Amino acid sequence: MSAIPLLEGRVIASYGRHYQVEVDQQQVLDCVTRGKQSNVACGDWVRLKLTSPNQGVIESIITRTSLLYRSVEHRSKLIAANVDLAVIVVSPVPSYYDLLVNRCLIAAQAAGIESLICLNKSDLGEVADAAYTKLCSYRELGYNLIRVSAKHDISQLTPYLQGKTSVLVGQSGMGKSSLINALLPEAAVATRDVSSALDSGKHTTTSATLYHLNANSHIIDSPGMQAFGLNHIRAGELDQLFTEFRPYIGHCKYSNCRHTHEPNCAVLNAHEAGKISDARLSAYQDILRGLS
Ligand SMILES: Nc1nc2c(ncn2[C@@H]2O[C@H](COP(=O)(O)OP(=O)(O)OP(=O)(O)O)[C@@H](O)[C@H]2O)c(=O)[nH]1
Ligand SMILES: [Zn+2]
Repeated sequence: MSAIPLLEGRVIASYGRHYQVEVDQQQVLDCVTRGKQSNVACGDWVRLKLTSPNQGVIESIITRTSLLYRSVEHRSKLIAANVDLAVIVVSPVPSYYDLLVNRCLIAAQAAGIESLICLNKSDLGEVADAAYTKLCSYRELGYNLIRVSAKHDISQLTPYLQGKTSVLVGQSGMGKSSLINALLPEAAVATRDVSSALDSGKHTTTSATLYHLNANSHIIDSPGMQAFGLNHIRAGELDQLFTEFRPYIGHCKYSNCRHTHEPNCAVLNAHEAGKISDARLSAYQDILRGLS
């Protein structure tokens, strides 16, 4: 009996342990993994075996160019694979958490993925202007920053997405699904009104989904998050991921300095001298506290 050849395809949606895999532009298969394996992410290229005309079993994952994920203790939550750009979506209402933005930036940096901070809901007037002014500190650190309105104007976003696989990440309610709808009106992604009075987002997206913008540009919408665990980052490597810390690393009194309280710490001295902001030092120390 001759072996059935494996098909190759890209995971375009992940729901728990169920996946949709596109094997060519016409055909999308419902797939599961073998056993209890759940290490497949949206954006992965996989090899699979057909089990029925529209179903398959994922046999293996083709080597990834990148993987964005979060981790809490020993559990990882995969966000997206083979992505070139993480678009960190923030909004003035509900207001974004600055610490979460830093965590997204650090996770992307650790995964070798470029990031872009995208302020959505720019149409909201003064609150949007104030949020943008605050976010400009990231531009000074070398990060790209844009402002858009999913409801009115996304022209600053589209050029960044060309020729790449991008992933939208951020808290619930920032407008990720609305941005997908603006980019691809035919996608009709479910969005839900969030109460701005409560200033908190509600989960409306439960899985990651990949959409095609054109033949070589793709975008993944990921579930909104309230926390971004970074347990997979080593404590001794975290400082390198804060780009503006780099000139000072290696100049502390102690070679294993963690830059929290140590005497003659070059990073703390740079902070004292105004070269490192309070917000970024706090973000660093906040992430460090969570690492084992
Ligand atoms: N004024 C304004 N409201 C927006 C804009 N974009 C999204 N919204 C509103 O913000 C709310 C949340 O939008 P969603 O697109 O569902 O947010 P999300 O980030 O996908 O949320 P999750 O699915 O929970 O991750 C909805 O009430 C949208 O109508 C915008 O550009 N301007
Ligand atoms: Zn130090």
